[in-house]
Amino acid sequence: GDPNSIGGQTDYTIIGIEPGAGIMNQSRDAIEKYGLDNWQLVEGSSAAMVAELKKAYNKKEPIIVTGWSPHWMFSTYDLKYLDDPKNTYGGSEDINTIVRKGFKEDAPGAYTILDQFSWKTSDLEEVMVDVTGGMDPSKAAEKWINANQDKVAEWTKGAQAGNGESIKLVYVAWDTEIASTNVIGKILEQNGYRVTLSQVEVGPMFAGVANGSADAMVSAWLPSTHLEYYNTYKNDFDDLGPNLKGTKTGLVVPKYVDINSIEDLK
Ligand SMILES: C[SH](C)CC(=O)O
Repeated sequence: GDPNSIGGQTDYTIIGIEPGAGIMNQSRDAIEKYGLDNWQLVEGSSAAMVAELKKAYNKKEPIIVTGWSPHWMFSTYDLKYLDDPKNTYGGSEDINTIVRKGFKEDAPGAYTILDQFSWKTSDLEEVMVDVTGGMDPSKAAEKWINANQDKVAEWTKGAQAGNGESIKLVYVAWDTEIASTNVIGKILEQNGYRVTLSQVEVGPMFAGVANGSADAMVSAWLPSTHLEYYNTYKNDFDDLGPNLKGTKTGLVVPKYVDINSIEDLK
């Protein structure tokens, strides 16, 4: 193709994350729906994707990544989403809290806290920025909790204290979920539970809560990004609804890249 086109400048590659992520299904769908025949979606990880973004951005080179909000990269770099007229990324979404069957009976206090857990994208971004700035996620969680006792009090209101019951939270190493799982895990600890955080891939995250080997997760991107995983397991767990509203996934480019829609990749 034309070496000066966006495809020519990026070797017709979109930098993705790990293959099982919902955003990768959406991106494979977009490549097909927009007829981006000679484009390829590069699989890797969240960490590798942001490393590629940093490298290109520092050299003001064009790059297209699979991106999502909230994410610290939007406060670090001047980025924009490509318009998605065919709505392959599903527009605004929520992140839901999901617990295993029987959790309410086994750990009523923890169930109440997880059910009442609800915060804003700005809250989550504060924790993410500290983590990406090098702070240990558990320390960043503690810092946020100490600075937001009013919000935490809303989540723990009416929750009976645990007496050392163990709780296993599963999450995927996306910047958003590292932050949110450390915050809620720390709060459960402070309320008398023995909490372990287990980092897994997205399939095992849903399967673990569904088969009861994990107790809960606060990482279900719905109704679009994780729809397939949700539909596979939804009869085997309890969906407590959103803990965060107004998230988004899509293709993201630095603002210095002069295209504005996925259509422009053709
Ligand atoms: C990368 S988003 C946080 C979630 C997903 O794509 O599965």
